[in-house]
Amino acid sequence: MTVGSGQVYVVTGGCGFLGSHLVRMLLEHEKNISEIRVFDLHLDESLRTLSNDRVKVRLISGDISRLEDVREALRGSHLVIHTASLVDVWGRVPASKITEVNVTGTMNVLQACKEEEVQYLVYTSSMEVVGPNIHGDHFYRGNEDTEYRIYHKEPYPLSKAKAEKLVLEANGAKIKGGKLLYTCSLRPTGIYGEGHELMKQFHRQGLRTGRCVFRAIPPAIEHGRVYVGNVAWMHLLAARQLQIHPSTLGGQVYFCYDSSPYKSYEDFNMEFLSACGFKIIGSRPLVPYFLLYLLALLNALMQWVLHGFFTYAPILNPYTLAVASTTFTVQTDKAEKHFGYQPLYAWEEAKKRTITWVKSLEVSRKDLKDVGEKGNYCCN
Ligand SMILES: NC(=O)C1=CN([C@@H]2O[C@H](COP(=O)(O)OP(=O)(O)OC[C@H]3O[C@@H](n4cnc5c(N)ncnc54)[C@H](O)[C@@H]3O)[C@@H](O)[C@H]2O)C=CC1
Ligand SMILES: C[C@@H](CO)CCC[C@@H](C)[C@H]1CC[C@H]2[C@@H]3[C@H](O)CC4=CC(=O)CC[C@]4(C)[C@H]3CC[C@]12C
Repeated sequence: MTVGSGQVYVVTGGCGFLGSHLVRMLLEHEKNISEIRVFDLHLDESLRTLSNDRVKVRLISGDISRLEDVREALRGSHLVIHTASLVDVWGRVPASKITEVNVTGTMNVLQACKEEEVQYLVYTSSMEVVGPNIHGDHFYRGNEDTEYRIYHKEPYPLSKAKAEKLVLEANGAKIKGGKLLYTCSLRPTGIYGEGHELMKQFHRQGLRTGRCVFRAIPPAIEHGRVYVGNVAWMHLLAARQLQIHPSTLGGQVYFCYDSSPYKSYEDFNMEFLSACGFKIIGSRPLVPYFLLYLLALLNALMQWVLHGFFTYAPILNPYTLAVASTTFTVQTDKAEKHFGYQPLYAWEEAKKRTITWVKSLEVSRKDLKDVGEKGNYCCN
């Protein structure tokens, strides 16, 4: 549907880390829209102020796992970018809840597209639908066609894989009014940038250890990372081109990455944390892998024991350790060939923006005094 001269886009999960960047990206770079419907369970009222005389930003509070909420949000819209998801590999929420949101929620979006005559759906999938698996099989500079031993046991990757399969299978389905539904799926690697909750955790954790990061992962283990602004940009381009060349993009998956350097997860984070005086201790892991694994197991045991009394969900568990300890990097030009994707932000710009944001955490931290900071550096 077009409102006035423009189209109506729906962004599910539009108040999230990626979603909020996507809303801003659409406002700045997509001239064919007149309304962005931001559908989310937890609304960020600040997004409402982004409306301008050309594009209205409409916040819609709703639950993706309730079909009626989704149908109402999609009614009269032209295209959906579906980013809403429970992103949890730490056991913060029950597996059933992850399935309900990530799988049933996606089924609801597909159903609502069919019933509300929405022809275009871009799904935010994840590298996790491929790997890394917990067997330590490295995925080195892989692409969308690379053979890999996919093995999912954890609720999150399992749910993303199931949801992506549903999205791709729905491509070409007849929708109300006799039209066809066109879908595609984008698979970002580890997203970083302004607003990344996990980076806030690493920053807080580092403050508690005197701005020291104790190396746990071998530097040679490379993890693909992608700047949030480039992920948003790729979604905008895919949404635009899916409408123009549905037979090219329809039913396709695309890894989403940029020129961010291939580094270990810890070394990559230090690109930003070192600008705040953080230092990584050790040129190789300070403790042997088996001790790390024992610690991860202990965390999992503690989570099980405390279950029902307290949600104990530390960063390190057997799954996150396995993922962090297995190389997963992508190298592909499929998105460039199919819809002209080139990163909008070069690495230096992405780094600069992220550092500026991480530094803002220093300024805004009200509890800086609680961690006895005041220049107390372990490694002066
Ligand atoms: N963070 C990362 O490194 C990566 C994320 N992704 C995918 O990107 C997408 C966005 O992820 P992030 O921005 O990191 O997560 P996020 O947690 O910041 O955003 C997810 C949004 O979905 C909303 N949501 C959750 N349950 C909902 C429900 N029942 N109904 C409506 N809205 C609901 C949340 O309120 C939140 O605003 C997800 O689909 C995730 O799987 C993919 C690859 C990497
Ligand atoms: C062992 C620790 C010592 O510092 C480091 C632990 C790092 C882990 C918490 C992260 C390593 C790899 C991350 C995942 C990866 O980027 C792929 C992902 C894709 C998504 O769709 C969601 C997030 C994540 C699972 C991401 C989560 C954090 C890590 C496991």
